[in-house]
Amino acid sequence: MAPPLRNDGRDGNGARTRGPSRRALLTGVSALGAAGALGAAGCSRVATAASADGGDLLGRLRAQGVVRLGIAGEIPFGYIDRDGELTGEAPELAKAVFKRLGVDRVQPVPTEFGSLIPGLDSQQFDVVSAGMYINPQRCEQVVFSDPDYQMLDAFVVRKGNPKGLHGYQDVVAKKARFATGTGYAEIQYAVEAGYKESDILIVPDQVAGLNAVEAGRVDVFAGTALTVREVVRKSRRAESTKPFAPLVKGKPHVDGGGFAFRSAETRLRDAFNVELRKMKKSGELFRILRPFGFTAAEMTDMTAKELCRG
Ligand SMILES: CC1=N[C@H](C(=O)O)[C@@H](O)CN1
Repeated sequence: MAPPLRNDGRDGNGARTRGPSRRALLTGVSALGAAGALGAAGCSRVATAASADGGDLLGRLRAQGVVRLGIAGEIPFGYIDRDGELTGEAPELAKAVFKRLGVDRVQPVPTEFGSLIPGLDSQQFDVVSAGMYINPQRCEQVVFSDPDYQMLDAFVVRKGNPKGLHGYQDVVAKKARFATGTGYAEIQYAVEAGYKESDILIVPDQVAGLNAVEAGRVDVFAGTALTVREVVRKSRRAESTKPFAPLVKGKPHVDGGGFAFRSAETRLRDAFNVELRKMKKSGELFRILRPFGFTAAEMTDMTAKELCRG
């Protein structure tokens, strides 16, 4: 099993862990292959302790000196780069927040996006650190930090956007073949626009989505605007549409993404929020997110409470 990562930008063997390496941002390695190795055997020891902490997860994490982060191999949100380093906007922010909370090391647990909440529930990791959008359905299952960013959606389409797809309504009107990722909020946006859920091609991640578009198996793959921009970067056959706001209850909706904790862990979530707010105010949060492609316009004052209401 890989050594736990430290907060000082080095892993247990001293390899660099901080910040996106340029190579990682350009290439991006799907972390899914590592899921079994990191998710099962090595983590069960920690998971056993989880049931015996008397509700003081932060105390246990401080004593252990390590927090396990669920990630979904999605650039720029949370991923393992080509050098085997954990990075992404959410893990880098989590490293900084947990350091302030007295937990010095983070350990990645890669899985598919659709397995993040089940993995959190079943103690595979302590926090979902994958830039997950905060919405009413998810708020019934987990508790969220306040969002650290806001975001629009975009589509991966073939070069030249031959079907003229600029939003979910176009996908329905033009009878386009639609794909998105497992567990993605974009499934609901397509369904709300009138797309039949059973007709959606669900793929493991954005790289599989790009492949499906390039191979002509679908006309469009939907994801966050930043995910789409990153994944098409090196493609000669596909491009990103302009970012757009999906319609929720008939109105343009801006998403906010944050960190998810098990429902009982409100104390940890609250402590996390206190540090997050200080970092927003000081500008440190934006300094951490900017290298991953986030702009000042994507910083947000929205709260999890508002987003959970829908
Ligand atoms: C960062 C991210 N957010 C969306 C979601 O939360 O469903 C999906 O697009 C998957 N990736």
